Amino acid sequence: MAIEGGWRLRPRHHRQQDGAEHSDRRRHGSHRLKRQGGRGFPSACLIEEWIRVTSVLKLEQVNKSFGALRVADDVSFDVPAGQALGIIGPNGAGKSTLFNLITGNVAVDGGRIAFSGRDITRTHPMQRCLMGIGRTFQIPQPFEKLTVFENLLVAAMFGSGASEAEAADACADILAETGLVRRANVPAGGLSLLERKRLELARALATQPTLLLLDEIAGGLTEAECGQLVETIRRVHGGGVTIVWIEHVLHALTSVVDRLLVLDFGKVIGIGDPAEIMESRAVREIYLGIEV
Ligand SMILES: Nc1ncnc2c1ncn2[C@@H]1O[C@H](COP(=O)(O)OP(=O)(O)OP(=O)(O)O)[C@@H](O)[C@H]1O
Repeated sequence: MAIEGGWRLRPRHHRQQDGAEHSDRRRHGSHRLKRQGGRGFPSACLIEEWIRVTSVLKLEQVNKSFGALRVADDVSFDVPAGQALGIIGPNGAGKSTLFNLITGNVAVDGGRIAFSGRDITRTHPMQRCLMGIGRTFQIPQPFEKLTVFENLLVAAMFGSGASEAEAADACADILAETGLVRRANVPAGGLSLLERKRLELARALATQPTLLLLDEIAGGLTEAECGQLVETIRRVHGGGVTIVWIEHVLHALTSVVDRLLVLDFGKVIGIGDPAEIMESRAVREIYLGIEV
């Protein structure tokens, strides 16, 4: 399937419990409100269905503590299909933990997490990945002895359920998209920092996500390297992938995201238009440490 900006991704097919195959992209991407019986307005249940399918990620009053430390404090927000949400906040605010809660690597103490309208609060992390939640980690940990291409194959086969032949095709596209073609046969252990970051993104893309969680993917890169990575993320987003991006490199983040969420001591203290959020008193006082 060809998508705007040169990014190519095949429709994601996976099996429901009854064995029927379906495409997440078809479910997320092209829902339209239909008018019923010639009347001017869609029915309430159609509106409900529309809201359900267009909210790719929804957190409701999610709580998590490590001992006495509250790292998610009644966190609620949602991300509509095709949007890019940036997450900022001071070190230790609970940003990476939030990703771990969304992917199921850490269990919630309370609250509810839904993905494409389905409650995934207690779903196994592997299953969440197969459903279409892909992520990068702050510290890339590829299989060091496997080549770049082999790393992608593993991600594609186990993360999207693709056959080896399908996975190989998709991985060739992803190598090109992430600028790793020339490094395809190099063991991951021999990559530079930028290449490791690219591989981290490529591995997440190989799982064919409809929701992509990026954890500080631009950290430690030079300005030029950061620019290249941002271009790739823009193309992926332009191809219809919903993105949630934690980042300290604010100019990179705000050049991509539609909305910005600020987390402090596990609490959402602001969410909205990036420019307005960056100018807000709360951000300047709490995040940037500027007295206003
Ligand atoms: N498994 C764990 N057990 C105990 N404490 C943890 C665990 N994981 C994270 N923490 C603590 O929870 C707090 C939030 O950590 P987290 O990594 O989510 O913050 P962060 O906002 O991503 O920070 P940074 O910007 O530095 O990456 C920190 O104080 C951290 O030490």
